[in-house]
Amino acid sequence: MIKKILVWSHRWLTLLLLPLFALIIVTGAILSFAPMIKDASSGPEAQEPVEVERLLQVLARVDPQARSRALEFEEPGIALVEFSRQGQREWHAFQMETGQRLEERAIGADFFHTVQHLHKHLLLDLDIVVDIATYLMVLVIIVGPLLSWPRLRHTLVGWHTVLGWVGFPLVLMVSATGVMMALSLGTPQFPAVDRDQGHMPMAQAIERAVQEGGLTHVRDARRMQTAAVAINGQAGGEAVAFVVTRDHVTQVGRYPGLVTELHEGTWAGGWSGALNLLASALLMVLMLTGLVSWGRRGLQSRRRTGDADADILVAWASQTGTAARLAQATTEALRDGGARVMGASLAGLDASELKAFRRVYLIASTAGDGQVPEPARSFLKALEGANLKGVRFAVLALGDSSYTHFCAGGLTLRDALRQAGAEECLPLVRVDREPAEPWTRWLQDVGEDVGVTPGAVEAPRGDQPVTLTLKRRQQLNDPDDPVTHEVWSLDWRSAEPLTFRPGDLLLVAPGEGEPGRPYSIGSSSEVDPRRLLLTVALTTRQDAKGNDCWGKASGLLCRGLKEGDTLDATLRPHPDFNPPEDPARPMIMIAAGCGIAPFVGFLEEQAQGLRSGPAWLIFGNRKRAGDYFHGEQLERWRAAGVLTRLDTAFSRDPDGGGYVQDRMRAEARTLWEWLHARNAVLYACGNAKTLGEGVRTALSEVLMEQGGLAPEEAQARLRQWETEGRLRLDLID
Ligand SMILES: Cc1cc2nc3c(=O)[nH]c(=O)nc-3n(C[C@H](O)[C@H](O)[C@H](O)COP(=O)(O)O)c2cc1C
Repeated sequence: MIKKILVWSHRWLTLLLLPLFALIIVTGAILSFAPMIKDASSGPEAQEPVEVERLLQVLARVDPQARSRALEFEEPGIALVEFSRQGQREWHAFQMETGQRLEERAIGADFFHTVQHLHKHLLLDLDIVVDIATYLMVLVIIVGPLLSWPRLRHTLVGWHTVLGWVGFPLVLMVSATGVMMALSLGTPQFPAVDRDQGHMPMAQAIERAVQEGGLTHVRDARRMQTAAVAINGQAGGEAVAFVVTRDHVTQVGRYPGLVTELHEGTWAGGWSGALNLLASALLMVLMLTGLVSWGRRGLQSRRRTGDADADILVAWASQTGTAARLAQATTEALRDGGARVMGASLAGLDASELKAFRRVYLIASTAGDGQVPEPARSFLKALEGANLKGVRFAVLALGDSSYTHFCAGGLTLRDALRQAGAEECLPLVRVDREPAEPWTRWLQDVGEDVGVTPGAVEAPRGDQPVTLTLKRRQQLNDPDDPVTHEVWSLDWRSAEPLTFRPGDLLLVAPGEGEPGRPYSIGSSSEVDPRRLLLTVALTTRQDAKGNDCWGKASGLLCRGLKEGDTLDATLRPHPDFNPPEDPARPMIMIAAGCGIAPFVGFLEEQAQGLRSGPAWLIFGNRKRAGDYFHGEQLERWRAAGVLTRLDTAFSRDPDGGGYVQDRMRAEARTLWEWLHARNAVLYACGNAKTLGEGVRTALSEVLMEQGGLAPEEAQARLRQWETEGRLRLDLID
């Protein structure tokens, strides 16, 4: 809670006061040049203060009209006097002995005077505004280091944090001294100056300090607020400072005092000015890096595919990508027709977001045994307490009538939306297997409902029938170890060249008219268009009599077929689970057990040089000796550098190191760096309940620990990453 308030104040105060902060910082930066220029253009400062008598003679000679505003001394015997002439200010240098003016030494001060006026009063006597802005700036600066530890990361936020920490003393010094000046803390105290008393001549002020304060020598003097003069000098051999008005001669500690000198960068001449310039530059960089990274994050969290001002939402709930592709095609077609459309997976949507749209069109498939696809399950849960009154929606439900619960996923979502108060604007359409035709008809109805004619967009590339011959089948687990699950590697050949990527699916129907079960493909047609590799676990269940029997499809693949047999199956693209589109983008693969299936193909592409980005695999199973699937190959790839990193966890080994999620926690820092700073894509493949939940929990812990996010922020970030495709989960029940 406290952290939230701190973060809030750090960001919002900066944003609200951005113009003021920028003005104060930029003018401050300009002003810090004044001591540097003066230092560069003047000679060495006089070591000894000048005797009063001598000074008064000089003043009588060079300033007969008593217009000087300030004076200082330089070696050898040079007096610098600031004059105000017709509103213009400038410094002149005089030879003290002769009173002769050194023409070449004039330094304009007027520009700095105007900038100072802007810095202190905004040119309008708005001192109070500047004062408040300065207090708040100090608050923002102090809060900064409380928000996160400095860690070297090559990101905008990383630099912001490190610079904030390193530069903290410096930026705090310039801003806190500004506050102290505004509050008159640590600055010389003297009676209020009556401005109406008019101009106080410099010579007269010095004479009064001589009479009433015993002033004998002067180091420098300057007019302040017209009616007063501040003098630094000596009395009775001691350093003294006086503020002189017509009524009072007040002795003060030192003028203008360390606080002001620190703020103005004059305590050590040009060097201190340079230090202040550095402080201003740091403040500016901190403000910019903070705002840009914040703005970027804000944009990303809203990013979906689509128009910024969309009033139509096309959402999808997809297990193997068909619904997602159809939804994208729908988005495109409606946009071609002139509608403003956003496309988004239910995985990345908050239920309440639906209210922002005039219409919501949902394409939903069915997974498992009549379930809603895994990525849409948290959305379905969130619908329970939601109030979606006023939302108008329609559903296209994908399914396969050979399953018991035909189109149950779409129906469940439809019912939950209605339950939450949303209203159906078109009747639900059920699709039995091949969706191209029913989708095209549905799209026309949707167009009519929206009031546009959809563009001619082709139905996305769909399933493709293939005939494969089993070339080789090899058991991957140790058959003598009952703790391990029976898993086989199946190496197929196709007579025809095929087009597919690793992560695409092969749907295998165990019998005539039976629905196909999806298996992840672990090879790439870009490496060999005729070879297809599967990693298949034999599933077992109990029949009505309580006897163990094999799953139909896996039984056929692992036991039924013999090498040399052929199989008719269906190839289904699954682009959400293909290797990153950008071959240089780093990828992290997390696999439990049979979940290694697609990644063998990812790494095959990597080994062939089709990818250049780093690759990191975290593999978990029960026993290294019994079920390290493709272990030898993986170790070879690691040795050859195909795998940048390989981490394993074997839960039943005495020193196995638990589960993949434990490896993720142990490597939290590296994971965060890959994901956050290096923009890696994280793929996880395995069982929805065990691996899915474990990976999500571990990732949100990494985000909280390494990214400093609150629990709900971490959840939101994971959803955002799923939407962006930075986090891709292929989970099966
Ligand atoms: C493992 C699996 C289970 C399925 N279960 C059902 C089901 O219970 N009822 C149904 O109507 N369709 C079922 N289907 C069919 C899918 O809903 C259908 O193939 C859909 O087009 C897939 O869309 P998606 O790729 O967007 O997930 C199942 C498909 C698979 C691969």
